[in-house]
Amino acid sequence: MERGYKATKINVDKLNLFYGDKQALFDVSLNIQEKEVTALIGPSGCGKSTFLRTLNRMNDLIEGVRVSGDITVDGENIYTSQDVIKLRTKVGMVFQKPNLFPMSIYDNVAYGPRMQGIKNKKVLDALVEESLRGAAIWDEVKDRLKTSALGLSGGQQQRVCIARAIAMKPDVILMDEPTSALDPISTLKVEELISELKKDYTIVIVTHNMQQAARISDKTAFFLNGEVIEYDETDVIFQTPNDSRTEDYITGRFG
Ligand SMILES: Nc1ncnc2c1ncn2[C@@H]1O[C@H](COP(=O)(O)OP(=O)(O)OP(=O)(O)O)[C@@H](O)[C@H]1O
Repeated sequence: MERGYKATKINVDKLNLFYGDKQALFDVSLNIQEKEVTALIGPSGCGKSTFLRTLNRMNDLIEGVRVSGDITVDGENIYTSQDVIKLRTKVGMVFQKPNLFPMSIYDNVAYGPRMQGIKNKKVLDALVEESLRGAAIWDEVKDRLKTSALGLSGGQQQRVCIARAIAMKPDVILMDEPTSALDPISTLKVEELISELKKDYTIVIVTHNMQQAARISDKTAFFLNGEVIEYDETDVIFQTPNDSRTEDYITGRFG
């Protein structure tokens, strides 16, 4: 794997997060490099999704959530800046289950750009095509763009979700177990797509699948009970981890 110099895209410094009285993240500090895939692994309930959601302030939508510490994206503190809409445009998200709207494939992908005020049909057509191509699904759907997106297979729907995220022209794409609801062939397609997307985007992915983390990520962070135990090059985490708890987890001794 290439080891060239990459700039920091997201810097997380001593992040703590509380759901009411319950602390879910403890002093998490991570430096996420641009145009890399960073995988978040760890047993159920260790805070991976919570951490992922702090990166575009999705936890703000949950009542009683309190955050301390700093997160910067491109050097800008995302919790002191007021513009959450702009943040969520820059830092897009793909969820565990495909969550397309009950409308056509075209309208799903055009939805965000239309909300941003883009009305010109030619511009939208081009953006929809470019986004679907970027998500490696264009050839499969180009003749049925006006049919319901919900008629697609789960794997196809997930790639349309990725196209919908790309259409907003984000810099960062957060993915929360994007293949856990997919069959092995669709999973492979999405994995290939992620490897392709990192040429243009910074990707942070939560996965329960160790092989997947090892296959597609450059860096891996191992979470346990809300703390980052170890964060390093993926090869190091999987081949020569420094902490015995990381080793126990990746060799399947718990979790
Ligand atoms: N909305 C919420 N309100 C209260 N507690 C929550 C909420 N969401 C998550 N938690 C708690 O925070 C902790 C971390 O949960 P989180 O979902 O981030 O873990 P995870 O590592 O992503 O788990 P999984 O792999 O099962 O998805 C857990 O103890 C969970 O119960």
